[in-house]
Order: sequence, then structure tokens, then C-alpha cells
Amino acid sequence: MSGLQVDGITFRYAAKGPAALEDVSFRVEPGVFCALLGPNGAGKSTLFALLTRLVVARAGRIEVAGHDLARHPRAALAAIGVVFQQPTLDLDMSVWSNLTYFAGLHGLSGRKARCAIEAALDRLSMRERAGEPVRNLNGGHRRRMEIARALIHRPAVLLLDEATVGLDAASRAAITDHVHDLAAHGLDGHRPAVLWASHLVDEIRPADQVVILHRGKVLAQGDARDLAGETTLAQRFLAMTGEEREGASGAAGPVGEGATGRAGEAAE
Ligand SMILES: Nc1ncnc2c1ncn2[C@@H]1O[C@H](COP(=O)(O)OP(=O)(O)OP(=O)(O)O)[C@@H](O)[C@H]1O
Repeated sequence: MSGLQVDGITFRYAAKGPAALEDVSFRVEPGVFCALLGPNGAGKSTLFALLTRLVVARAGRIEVAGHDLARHPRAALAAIGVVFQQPTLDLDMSVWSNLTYFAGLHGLSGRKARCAIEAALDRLSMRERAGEPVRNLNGGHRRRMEIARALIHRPAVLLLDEATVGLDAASRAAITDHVHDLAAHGLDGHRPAVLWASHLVDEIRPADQVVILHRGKVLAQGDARDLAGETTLAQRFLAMTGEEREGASGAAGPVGEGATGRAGEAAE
């Protein structure tokens, strides 16, 4: 399969400790935006650590673009682009140097790297800022840059862990739109499978695939529209997880009140 497949993953941080993930299974096809929706402590970051092989599960199987992550880690990891929750740009290096360094890590150099970086900067309308230190960019531009960087080697699977954390409402909406657009239209015909970890219902659109994770278990999965049913996705999420709304962040709030204004559609 060309996207991402997760089969029966169970993971414990301590051998006799509680399971941070228990029998987690789902798949994401190319061109699909899949929201991994879960409150704090659900296991989203743990799953990302497993997908990027920062930690290794004893039970279950992960396949990336047809490569078994345990048996062929190099090929599987080469097919992944990742945006971690914590920004990982070098603030003192220029935009161009940050992207060149990363392209090099993926074996891109010379003309190939230059073309990929120029295309990425053009998509962000940032070509004229290539020589500036990243420190000069606002939070939204830094996030966009991290997404562009994650796509430089044209990965089959794009992972984003709480990519909008710390951004204002307008930047959050712009990033959410940008990644939905990437999944739907891709880059030059290349459409990655997107896994978007979040606890914010309002970042999800009706046609998105949703995996609801709570205390390490998948409680439900399917299209946002189908999961919402007669009610709203936010209400379904609250009913399943028992999580309280997290105030102004829009976390698990009534859909339609959030940054994008689109999740209201998911409710209908
Ligand atoms: N390094 C660790 N050692 C032990 N337990 C951990 C470690 N990291 C996470 N956990 C536990 O694993 C469970 C899942 O945590 P995880 O960070 O994956 O959740 P999350 O959904 O990403 O939450 P958040 O949005 O708060 O990051 C929690 O019970 C957490 O306390």
C-alpha cells in the first residue's frame, strides 16, 4: 500500500507500566487528510515517536509507502516528512541554509536541492526572504517553512504533530487550509497521505478521515461527517472522551467556533 498503515500497535514506556498505546490500527491513503484527534495524554506524540522510530514497539506493524518500518527502516523513514510539535528550525541560520541543510540530510544537493528549495519558497511566496535569519519570521511563516521543509524530498506520508500550537487564529486557519490543500491537490501531482495530530475539532472538515484516540485506544474512526452523525463531531468527541472544553483554544469546542470556521460543516 502506498500511504500509511498501522496495524495492532501496542506500546509501553516501562515494561510493566500502563500501555501508552493499545492495539492501535488505521490506514491513510495518498491524498487523504487524516486527523488523529485526541485530548492531552491520548498517545498522539507516542504514536509519532513510533512512526519516526524514536521508539520501537514490540507489538504491531507499521508500513510506510509499502515499506515495513521494522524490517526496512531506512526506506520507510525516507518516505516520511515530519513536522514535530516543537519547532526544529535553526533560528540563527537563514531560511535558505535551513532548507539546504535539510535537503542534504535527504541526499539532495546541487541543482536538485536548489530547484526543490526555490519551488518551496515560491509556494510560500518567500523567495525574497531566503537570505534572512529564521528569527525574523513570524510564527505562521516559521510553521509554513517547516511544512515546506518536510516536503522537500517528496515524502509519501506527511506527519504533523499539533502543527498549529501557539499560533494566533488567523495563522492557525492559514496553516490548516494549506495542509488540506496539500493533501487534496499535492505538489506537482504528488499527493501525500497526511496524518494531522490535534486536539482541536475545528481544524477538521467534513470529508476528512478521523481517528479518535483516547487513553491509548482508538475509540472510533471514519469520515468526520459520518462520525458526527445527527450531532456534531465536537459533541461526539466530548461524549466519547468525557473531556472538558479547553476555553478559548477551541479545544473540543462546538464546531464552527474555531479558527477556520470550517468545522461547522463537519457538524452538519
Ligand atoms: N517519556 C515518557 N515516559 C513515560 N510515559 C510517557 C512518556 N511520554 C508520554 N508518556 C505517557 O504516555 C501517555 C501518552 O502520552 P502522549 O504524550 O503520547 O499523549 P499526547 O496525545 O501526545 O498528549 P499531548 O497532546 O499532551 O502531548 C500519557 O499517559 C503520558 O503520560
